[in-house]
Parts: sequence; C-alpha cells; structure tokens
Amino acid sequence: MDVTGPMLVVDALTKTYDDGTTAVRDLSLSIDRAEIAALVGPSGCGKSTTLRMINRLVEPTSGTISLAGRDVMKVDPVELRRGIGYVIQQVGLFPHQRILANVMTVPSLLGTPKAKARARAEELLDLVGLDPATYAGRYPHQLSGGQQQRVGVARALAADPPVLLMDEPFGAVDPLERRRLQDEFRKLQQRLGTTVVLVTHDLDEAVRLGDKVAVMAPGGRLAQWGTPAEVLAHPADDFVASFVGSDSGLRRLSVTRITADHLESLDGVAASALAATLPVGATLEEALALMLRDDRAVVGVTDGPRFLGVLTPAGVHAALRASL
Ligand SMILES: Nc1ncnc2c1ncn2[C@@H]1O[C@H](COP(=O)(O)OP(=O)(O)OP(=O)(O)O)[C@@H](O)[C@H]1O
Repeated sequence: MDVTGPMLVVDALTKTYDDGTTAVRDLSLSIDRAEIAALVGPSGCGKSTTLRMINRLVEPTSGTISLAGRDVMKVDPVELRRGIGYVIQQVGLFPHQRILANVMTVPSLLGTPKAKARARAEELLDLVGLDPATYAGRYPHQLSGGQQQRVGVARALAADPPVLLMDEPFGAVDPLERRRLQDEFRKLQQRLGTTVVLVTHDLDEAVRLGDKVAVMAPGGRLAQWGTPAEVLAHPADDFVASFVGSDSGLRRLSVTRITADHLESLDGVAASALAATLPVGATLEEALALMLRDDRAVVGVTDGPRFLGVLTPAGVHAALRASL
C-alpha cells in the first residue's frame, strides 16, 4: 500500500446509467489521509452514485478511482470492500442477532479476541449514545430507526477501516442528538485517522464535519471543491451561492476555530469584562455564544491547564479574515 500520497484520488469520473441518465460528470477529487470529504448537494446530483463507484457497487462509465495508490477496478471487489466501511441510511443490521453481536460482526470475523471485541463494541455503543446496559442485548426491531442508524455507525467503526464511506449516516436522528453524534464522530475519526467520504444534503453537516467540501450540482457536475471556509466565503458560481444562502456568514463562525494567533494578553482586561473560558480549537460561534450568554465582551482561552489569552470581538474578525 502506498502510504505517502493521497488516500483516494478520483479522476475524470463519469457515470451514465443504461437509461441515459448521467449521474456523475467528469468528477475529479483528491482526498488526503485522515481527511473527511463531504459531498453535498440537492437530491439527484450524483452523490450516492459517486460513493457506490468507490466501493464498486456501481461501475464507472469512464474515469479512474485509486485508493492508496491502487486502481480500484483492478482490485477484487470483495477484497476491496473489506478495507472500506460503508454506512447507509437503511443500515441492514442482522435481524436475528442482538445489537452487541451486530457491532462485533467484523472484529469477530477477523478473529479479534472476544473480550476485546466486546469491550470495544460496548465503548462504541456508548459513544453513539446507546447505553450498552440497555441496548446491547436487544434485537434490531426493538430499536427506533435513528437508534438503528447509530448502531450502523458503531458497527462500521468497530471494523476500524482505513476508509469509511457514509451515506446520510445521521439522517434519521433528531437535530440536537445529531449535533452531538457529529461531534463525537469527528473526535473518534481524528483519533483513528480514518479517511471518510460523507454524503449529505445538509450543508451544516457538510461544513461542520468536512475538512473539504464538494458541492455537487444537478447533472452530476462538481460545482466547487474547497475547505468549508472557502465554499462559504467565496462560492464558485451562482449555484453554490444560492446553495450556501445568505446566512453563510453565520456558518463561517461555526467552522472557524480559535487559534493562539488571535488572542490578546489578559493584562488590562477588567475581570468584570471576562466571560467564561473555552479551550483553544473551539469555534468562533462557541465564543460568540459565550459572550452573549454572559453579556461580556471577552472570552478566556485555555490549552489544558494553561491560560493562553483572551479573544475579543476584534480577534473574532481577525480570525474570520485569516481563515481564508
Ligand atoms: N440505477 C439507476 N438507473 C438509472 N438512473 C439512476 C440509477 N441510480 C441513480 N440514478 C439517477 O442518477 C441520478 C443521481 O442519483 P444519486 O442517487 O447518485 O443522487 P444523490 O445526489 O445521491 O441523490 P439523493 O440525495 O436523493 O440520494 C438521479 O437522477 C437518479 O435518478
């Protein structure tokens, strides 16, 4: 396996189905290791088809896909899919197996010691918000649709695949819970170094989770490929501009993280002006939320036990500008 280049390279990929529908047109993307690429766009613009070409459930009409330097068309599909996790909305849990056994499927197949596989499955269930004490022993039909989806995410992560394809994985989960799951998922993905291609029609999800965002337009055209900040601040064309909408400024706050560069020293700041503190790496949106909540103009920023400095409204502006 080539361990130096990008993890996934899609080059001039086109899919025209037998009935003449071109679902994906001349798509090129390069996705680095441990990166999340979010494919976002309205219904029918070729997002799922792209995902299904990566794991060879759909054969491309033309173009190439290489995974860790290997042309996927030259890899046996069964072997290929063993290294690629796939989470879809209709999760396809085994109906006659309990939840714990469902999550342990792949580790068990791979011969992971039972106690270890079990401990990990329980940890993952907990992580996706399903208390193992309550849910591990249930069968899939005893869970709601959203809960089943979460089991699907836990099962995919249990296999620890280098590449994970996710098609609307949090679709059936209510908005608050969805946000929490997204945050937990992001943390775990960073810890594991998994490369992820995520399909969603939800722009907020795409910019929150994606290191890079591909905005797909009708006809399977790639309208823009860039960081969330680039897509929100500099839409490539009218389609992207209308897709990101007029509230893209607020979204930029939610994707821009606080760094040490935009902090000032605490000297001269009256204690009464200081709102609560946030860890470095939190978003500008979180900082503004604290300023509003505490009715204070300045937020303290910490790095573990260390106090790094304070973020002021001017710092928020500077960080937003620097994010481009
Ligand atoms: N097997 C098929 N045969 C013919 N056309 C298909 C087939 N599968 C998908 N399509 C068409 O290809 C286009 C892209 O479909 P695809 O499912 O990739 O879009 P999508 O962006 O994932 O949409 P959604 O967000 O609704 O899931 C659509 O016009 C769809 O009708």
